[in-house]
Amino acid sequence: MKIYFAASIRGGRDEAKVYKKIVKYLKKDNDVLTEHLADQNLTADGQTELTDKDIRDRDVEWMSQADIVIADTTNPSLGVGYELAYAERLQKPVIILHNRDKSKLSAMINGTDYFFDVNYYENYHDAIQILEEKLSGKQY
Ligand SMILES: O=c1[nH]c(=O)n([C@H]2C[C@H](O)[C@@H](COP(=O)(O)O)O2)cc1CO
Repeated sequence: MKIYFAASIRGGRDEAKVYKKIVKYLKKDNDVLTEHLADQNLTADGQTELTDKDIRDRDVEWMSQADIVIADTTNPSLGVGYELAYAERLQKPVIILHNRDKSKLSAMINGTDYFFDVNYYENYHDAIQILEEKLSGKQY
């Protein structure tokens, strides 16, 4: 299936290694549209080869194609917040992953009924195990 993975870029790249592990796992059986999030050379400047309008328009188009949105919300990010609201607007299934040792999830996400599938993890192994359980055998 097509997965839209959302995670911080300009919000900060501290969790980039975790994003890499998650994307590597998801790519085994799926098409990850936002693979660039796993790129360890991508800095908080973002994709400077593109205009911001191109990034936004491409990403909402990718989201419209996606079967599911998986977001790592550990590192707060305006873009991820926007994408989650956009996913709700498009009624896409959403799985949220969050490392609660590192930050507290925004009330605007945690307090939205649509985002019922919030999963807390402690390290990337847990995050992948959560995804394994969620994605195996379930049709999105
Ligand atoms: O260069 C980019 N490329 C890109 O695809 N995005 C999208 C995908 C990410 O899930 C999200 C990150 O938002 P932010 O940069 O505000 O942390 O926005 C965001 C940027 C930079 O804002």
